Amino acid sequence: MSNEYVTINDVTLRDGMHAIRHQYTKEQIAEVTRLIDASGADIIEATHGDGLGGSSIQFGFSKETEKDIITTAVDNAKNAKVSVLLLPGIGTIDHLKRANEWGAQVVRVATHCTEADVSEQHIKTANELGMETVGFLMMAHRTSPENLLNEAKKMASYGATTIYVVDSAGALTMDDTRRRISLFKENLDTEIGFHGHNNLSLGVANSIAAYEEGATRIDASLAGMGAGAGNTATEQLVAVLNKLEIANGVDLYKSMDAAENVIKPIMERPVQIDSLSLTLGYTGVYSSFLLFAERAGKEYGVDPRDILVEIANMGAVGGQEDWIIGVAQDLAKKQKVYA
Ligand SMILES: C[C@H](O)CC(=O)C(=O)O
Ligand SMILES: [Mn+2]
Repeated sequence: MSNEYVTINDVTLRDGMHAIRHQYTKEQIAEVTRLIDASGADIIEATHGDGLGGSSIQFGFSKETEKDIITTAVDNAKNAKVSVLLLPGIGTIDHLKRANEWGAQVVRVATHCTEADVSEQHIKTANELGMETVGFLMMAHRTSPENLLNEAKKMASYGATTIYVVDSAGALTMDDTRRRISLFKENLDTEIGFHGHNNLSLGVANSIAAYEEGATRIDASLAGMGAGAGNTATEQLVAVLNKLEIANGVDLYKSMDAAENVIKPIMERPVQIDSLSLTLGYTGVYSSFLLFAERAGKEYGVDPRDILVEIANMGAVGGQEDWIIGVAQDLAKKQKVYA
């Protein structure tokens, strides 16, 4: 195994938004940015959980404005670059231009794993703006490694300089991860990244497997603060990287302290593997559906795991959060009929 430096892209302030219904305050964003920056992470992502333009009735309104979220992160990051997430269709070129004006240096253009075509305009514009441009192929378990590579090649041809395998549902096994990353490594000239969710308890293991196959950018968040059972926890990842003597810039104690003393107290619902988040990974459902399914289960008196199973059968992808209520209503009706 080579000992290439691994770039840590911290997503506490973006994926972590899902875990608290996008309610970070400006003060929290400032403090968390300072802590992540001081711990040595290379890139700090800050936006609504669903990226630029995500604050809406469909995904939930964020507490702070997009401008405040981004500028607060930019103002408090002394060393790290600030990245934003953009899902074409939710975020627009105008959102991207504004984020750039507010100081974001990196954009991660995210599409469903079979929909890279929709990223062309956004990736090209980001490059014209002089931003570092990353392609982010979500729900990577939902297509074959070969198809995923074809989609990655499209993003590379548009100008993305890093392409991510994104395990949005925390559903990839280590072999699944290895097959996807190794194909990328053999066939792409770009840098390769991996974004994991811990629903099957494989966040760190998959991240290390990804590194071993050639990924040099890994996403992580303090205390795993993120959708579902959370992301790969920074402090856990760094402990393993250090034991494996893999070069990285993050201070272990600083990340541990920030996770314990600052992030865990912010959590409304513990970010952990429980029956519901485990079901996400087991059935392959988008991690950010967790709170929606939990709420709908309570409201309609049905088991939220049954909602997720049905959502998985229907093949829902990110952006189809509104299906959850319909599924809960149907399950509730069936329960009455058969009672
Ligand atoms: C919009 C999603 O939360 C992006 C992401 O982090 C994922 O797919 O995972
Ligand atoms: Mn995620």
